[in-house]
Amino acid sequence: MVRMGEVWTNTGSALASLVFIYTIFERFFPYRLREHFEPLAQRLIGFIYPYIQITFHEYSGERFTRSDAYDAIQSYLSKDSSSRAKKLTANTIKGNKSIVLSMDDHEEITDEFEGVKVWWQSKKHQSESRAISFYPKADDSRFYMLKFHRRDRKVITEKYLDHVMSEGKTIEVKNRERKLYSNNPSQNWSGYKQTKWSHVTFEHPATFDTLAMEYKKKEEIKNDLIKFSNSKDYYKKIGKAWKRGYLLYGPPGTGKSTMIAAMANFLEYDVYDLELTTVKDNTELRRLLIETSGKSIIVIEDIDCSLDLTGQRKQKKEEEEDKDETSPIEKQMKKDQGENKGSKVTLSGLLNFIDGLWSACGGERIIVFTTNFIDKLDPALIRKGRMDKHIEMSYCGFEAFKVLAENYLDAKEEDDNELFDEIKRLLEVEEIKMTPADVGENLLRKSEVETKEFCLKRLIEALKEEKEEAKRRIEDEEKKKKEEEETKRKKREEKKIKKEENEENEIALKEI
Ligand SMILES: Nc1ncnc2c1ncn2[C@@H]1O[C@H](COP(=O)(O)OP(=O)(O)OP(=O)(O)O)[C@@H](O)[C@H]1O
Ligand SMILES: [Mg+2]
Repeated sequence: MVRMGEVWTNTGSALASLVFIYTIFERFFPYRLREHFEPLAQRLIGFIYPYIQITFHEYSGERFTRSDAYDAIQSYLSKDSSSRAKKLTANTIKGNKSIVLSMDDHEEITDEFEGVKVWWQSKKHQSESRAISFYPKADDSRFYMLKFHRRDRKVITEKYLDHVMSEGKTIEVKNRERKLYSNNPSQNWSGYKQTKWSHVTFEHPATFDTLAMEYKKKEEIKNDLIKFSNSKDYYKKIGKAWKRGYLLYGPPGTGKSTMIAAMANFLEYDVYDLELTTVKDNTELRRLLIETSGKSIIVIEDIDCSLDLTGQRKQKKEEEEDKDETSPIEKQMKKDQGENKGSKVTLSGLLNFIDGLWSACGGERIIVFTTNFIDKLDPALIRKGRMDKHIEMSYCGFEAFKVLAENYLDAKEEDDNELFDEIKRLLEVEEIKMTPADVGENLLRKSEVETKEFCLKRLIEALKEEKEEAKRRIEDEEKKKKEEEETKRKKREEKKIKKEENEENEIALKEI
């Protein structure tokens, strides 16, 4: 058995020999000769050790900015490491909804890509500095090391790294806590920590499953969304910015806002709820757009109320009126008043927002407008290409009712046949119009005593009442119409009588 003392003696003498050889080499080989020798040495090393290593540090550039690449790799490896690495660490990443499990320091896992094997290692540098640091991260710098055979260099540098980044980012997006943003009034844009958008966590529970709508229409919208979100290369190929516009229109309570929430949950996108009336002008609108991130839905609700489409024309009229005024002070006062009136966003500003050059920055986006009155909107705003898909949100049909009945009461057609038949007759034969919001309100259990049958019967009563109400409304309208016609007719007659009287008077006067 070799004794410990002998091992140390042998190692010591080997090291001494190496130092001696290196000193001889440095002294007797001139610099120029060494220059030739070094590549040779590198090749020799490469022959013995054919692997290449790349390191990805946790903090890059400035000391305390976390590297995006490190985060993406961490997310990418988390899917494999949680099942394959023996030692794991649990990290909470800011903005993530769940804990990310990644391999612990000095663990190694392998990965395969297009038949190429790579090794990933998580490592840690421990700083030798003994100085007390306020920053816990300052002393330990972590990094990932990627090792691969040099023959695979091309695949790794040209394809694999891109694959890791994009997969990692997709996982990051999936894990992140989604946000609902709303724009701040511009007077709050400056100052400490003030931003253009404020946010809260987006937690709307609506999904396409809970949305009351015909199955076919729902599937069509879902397919459209999937196709859009997977079409990065296609949009690039056809030279179009990667965005899609939806116009949701229909009466109040038909589910326009609910549909937006369902879309956001389906695609796992953030939502930017843009309140146009607080945006001062077109420049501000553009600045808000630049601050939105990719994978988001930008929503402008009630577009017909948000924007005065005749604004530009009004402005011109005001300018013409200004010409007559003599005092420049008065002019300035009027101008100032005009500026404080509210939003000066114009139609062209909004069109620029939707498909100007700026709209292409920052990844995929969906823009959704909602309105109760589609006819009020300028055709330029809603033409195809700007608003690619127009979706009508309508009164509750039988199919939509079935979705609500199942969601609210667990009621199915086969179980409650008679009540369902009656509701079908009322909705389809009698064509009673009720919004899904009102149908839902009737189906909602307000106490324990309200059974399924009770709620369905309440809906039937409400539908019948709605029919009577609609009848009354029509009768009232007809009555009003008739009254208006009657007053018009009376006015015409009075005019005629007056005219005849005048003519008679004129004749009488002439005769005198
Ligand atoms: N199609 C629907 N499916 C499921 N629930 C719906 C539907 N439509 C309306 N609701 C219910 O009615 C409520 C109001 O709906 P929502 O706010 O989406 O209507 P809206 O069309 O946006 O109305 P408005 O034009 O007034 O903004 C929602 O909370 C939702 O529960
Ligand atoms: Mg709404």
